[in-house]
Amino acid sequence: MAVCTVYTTQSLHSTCSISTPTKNHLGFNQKHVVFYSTNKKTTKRASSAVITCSADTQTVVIGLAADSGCGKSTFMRRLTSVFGGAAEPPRGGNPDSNTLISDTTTVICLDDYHSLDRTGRKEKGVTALDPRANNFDLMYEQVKAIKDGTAVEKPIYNHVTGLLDPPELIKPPKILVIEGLHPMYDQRVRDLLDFSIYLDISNEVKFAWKIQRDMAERGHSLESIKASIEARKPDFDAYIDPQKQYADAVIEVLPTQLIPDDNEGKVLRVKLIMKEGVEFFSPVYLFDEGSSISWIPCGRKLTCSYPGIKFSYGPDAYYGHEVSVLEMDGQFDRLDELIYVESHLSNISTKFYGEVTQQMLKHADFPGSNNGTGLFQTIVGLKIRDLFEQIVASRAKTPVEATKA
Ligand SMILES: Nc1ncnc2c1ncn2[C@@H]1O[C@H](COP(=O)(O)OP(=O)(O)OP(=O)(O)O)[C@@H](O)[C@H]1O
Ligand SMILES: O=C(CO)[C@H](O)[C@H](O)COP(=O)(O)O
Repeated sequence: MAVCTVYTTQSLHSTCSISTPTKNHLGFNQKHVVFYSTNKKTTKRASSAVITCSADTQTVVIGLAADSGCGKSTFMRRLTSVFGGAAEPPRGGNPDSNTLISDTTTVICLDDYHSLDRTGRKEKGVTALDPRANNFDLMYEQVKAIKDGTAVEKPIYNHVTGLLDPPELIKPPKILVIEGLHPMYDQRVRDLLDFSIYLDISNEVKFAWKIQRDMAERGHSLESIKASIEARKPDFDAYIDPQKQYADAVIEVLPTQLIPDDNEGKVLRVKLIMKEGVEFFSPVYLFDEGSSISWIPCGRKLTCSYPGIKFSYGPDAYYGHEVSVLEMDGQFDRLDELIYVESHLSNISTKFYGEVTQQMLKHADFPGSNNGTGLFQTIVGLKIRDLFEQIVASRAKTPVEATKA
């Protein structure tokens, strides 16, 4: 039986079928068709063969940007938990791999695209935040290949040795998350993202978190932590921070306004800034969509100790974009009572009543579970699940016609 060559605008792992009577007319079936993935829109129609492809398995790509030590790993753990199943490094691979794989998601760390290793950066006098220390061409090619359904050999940056290790194989998952310093820096990579998030941690809070982790857990001195933050700041301001203008959702973490002149950084004011008009994403709202609301939920149904909890919600502008902003200042005393807050939020994309509260209780030991960082990370995780499901459903609804060469 002859093999039929079909060019399709869909990825190679699209699900395709040949519609009858075409199948009878041409005398071949699915097994005898070779698909070539191409984006050529000019493919000639040489016969009337109609191949229907539904790209239900095409990879959805999510970008998560933040500086180091700003909660990316914690957010990723919350996100993968929403999809169920544990995320683990590639089995039998490099023990220092930065990749985490679960049934639905693969999270790759963009540190793996450092083109200069630790020594190289030192010799050239550049930080890891500097675009010159990163290979954006390779990042683009590989993210695009994965999105198009092709496995890649991705490099590994080894944070233990500071060297570039031999590459690891990354197969196309249902959802690819690219997390790190620069997911939205290069326009080519940015254009591949189906949704993007920026974790915007204010300097005061970043400093408090760094001290907590690097002093307590890694034995660094206060001076060395200060020096490291100062050394990174110019490049952070030049190359990392500007990416937030492109994000579909920003989680901004600020010191509380409930305690005058607070400098402890323990109680946080957290904003969830959500762009309007993003396909497959409808911003969360409190009470009434589009109104400006201020809400103190403390009382009979929510236990609050000093300094209490305050929510705000309303429309705003962010880098010239229309956005909705949900804000929480303060912290929860009892996570099981979070259901009271959850029941007043709409568009949170839960599959059952209380799912946010259940997720928060499940990960009560994660940093930020008692405040807006954990709450908003969990909600964004649910919104990403919803976005993914909507993308898959929309692709299934719009079968693609491919032509026989
Ligand atoms: N929401 C939070 N509330 C309080 N502390 C937090 C929060 N998120 C993160 N931290 C602190 O910051 C540290 C770093 O968090 P995490 O490992 O998630 O960040 P990261 O961006 O992945 O860091 P890196 O890029 O350096 O690996 C945590 O160990 C914790 O001390
Ligand atoms: O900003 C960073 C992102 O995680 C790291 O500092 C960068 O990747 C360099 O790593 P290391 O400090 O281990 O050499």
